[in-house]
Amino acid sequence: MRCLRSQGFAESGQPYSAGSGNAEQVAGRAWVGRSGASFHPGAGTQLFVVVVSQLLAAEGSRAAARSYVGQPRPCPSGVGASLRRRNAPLGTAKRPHPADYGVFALTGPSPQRRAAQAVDALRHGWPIALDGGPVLLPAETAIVNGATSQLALISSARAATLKLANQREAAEPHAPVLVRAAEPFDLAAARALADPALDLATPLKGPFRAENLDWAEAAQAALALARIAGILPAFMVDPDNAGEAQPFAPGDLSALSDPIHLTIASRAHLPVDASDQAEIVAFRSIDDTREHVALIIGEQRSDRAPIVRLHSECLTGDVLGSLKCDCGPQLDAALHAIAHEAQAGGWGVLLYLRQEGRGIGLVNKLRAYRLQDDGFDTIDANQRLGLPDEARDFPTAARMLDLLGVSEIRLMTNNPAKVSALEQTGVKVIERLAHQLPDNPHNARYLATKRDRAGHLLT
Ligand SMILES: Nc1nc2c(ncn2[C@@H]2O[C@H](COP(=O)(O)OP(=O)(O)OP(=O)(O)O)[C@@H](O)[C@H]2O)c(=O)[nH]1
Ligand SMILES: [Zn+2]
Repeated sequence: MRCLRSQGFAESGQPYSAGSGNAEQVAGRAWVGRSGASFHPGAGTQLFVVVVSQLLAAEGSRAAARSYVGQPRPCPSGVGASLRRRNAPLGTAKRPHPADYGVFALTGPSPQRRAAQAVDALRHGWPIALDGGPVLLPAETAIVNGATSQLALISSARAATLKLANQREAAEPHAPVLVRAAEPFDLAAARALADPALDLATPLKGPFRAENLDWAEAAQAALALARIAGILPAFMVDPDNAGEAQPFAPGDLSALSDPIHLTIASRAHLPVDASDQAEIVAFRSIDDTREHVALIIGEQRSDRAPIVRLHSECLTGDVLGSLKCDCGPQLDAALHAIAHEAQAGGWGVLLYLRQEGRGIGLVNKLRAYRLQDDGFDTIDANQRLGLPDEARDFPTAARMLDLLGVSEIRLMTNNPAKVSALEQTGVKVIERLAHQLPDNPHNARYLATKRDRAGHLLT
């Protein structure tokens, strides 16, 4: 006779916590379940206990929300006879089951949830199922073996590189393009199509044909979702053997860009090199894993507008001292300028926004750097990847200022687009303060491109 503790007889308390009467999440001779009565299937029967993740989450379980598999253990003789009568035999267990086997949502997921799960799916290499469109498998991250598809979805800019743009009328640089190849795409072919870094290694692609796309809005949303996930914007379309797809509707995207759920999560005194009178404030949103911070220097007062600097994350410049951009010196100079203002009786705020690479993410920024090594400028490199050259969301910055009680600012920037983006969200920019620093041989072209092609006010 074998026995298992039954999930069905769960009582109150933390599932999977240590201690007698609670379950163990181990293989071997372990048993699985929570404190409660036992039941007794037939001798030698293997049982697999599936835990409903949502139930665990709702109960605040400390365990990871996933399925657990139970192994039988010897049962003391004589116990469980009455329970045996109450419990039908569970039969022979089958495996493997997917991690979410046995989990059923009682109501449909919210747009926020679908959007977050879709981003997560793309990062994991899982497909998404577009509402009003096909299943899309992300070319960069997919891990399934043997997926093939007749069609691939790429950006218009990437299509232009592949000499496909003249086959379609739309000149919109970020409009998606549906591509058919002579042979079906496998993953390697889809990746070669997606990644400009592979253009030299696999120069002979195609022949391809651009096809009519009658689910353009959904396709556009999928490319934007890939950008948010920080992966290459390219998909295999309706592939065979793609695996279980995550539902996603184009309208869910707005849930990712609306900063309404951003709140102040924590604040503390943080002496920094520029000033020992600084306070750091951390912001977090349930809709987004990125945690932004503000550094307030000086005494906040309502009769004097603060100097504000919006600094977008640049790991290479801020942390490693990269000479390719002006971010590191700008960050340092902004903190010192705000500290100087505080010494003169004013105050200021530096917003550190986790929007690396102007919103395309670190890996895609480094892909752009690689293209810059080949001679492309900062704007063309982004576009060649099929990504916008500006993808930051300034409403997040406006919401941070609002949460700090700041409505009028003196903004340190050379970028007029930052001024207008903030003003569109209701922040009054009463003054723009130039924030230009000396160039160096490595960033001179970058700064000239910002001036000549992006309209930055640089001399
Ligand atoms: N995609 C991409 N991002 C870059 C490149 N160089 C720097 N960045 C990113 O650009 C952002 C820096 O922008 P900021 O200095 O905050 O703003 P700005 O638009 O240049 O305007 P200013 O306020 O005048 O400095 C950071 O997120 C960097 O990671 C590049 O070549 N490609
Ligand atoms: Zn930088």
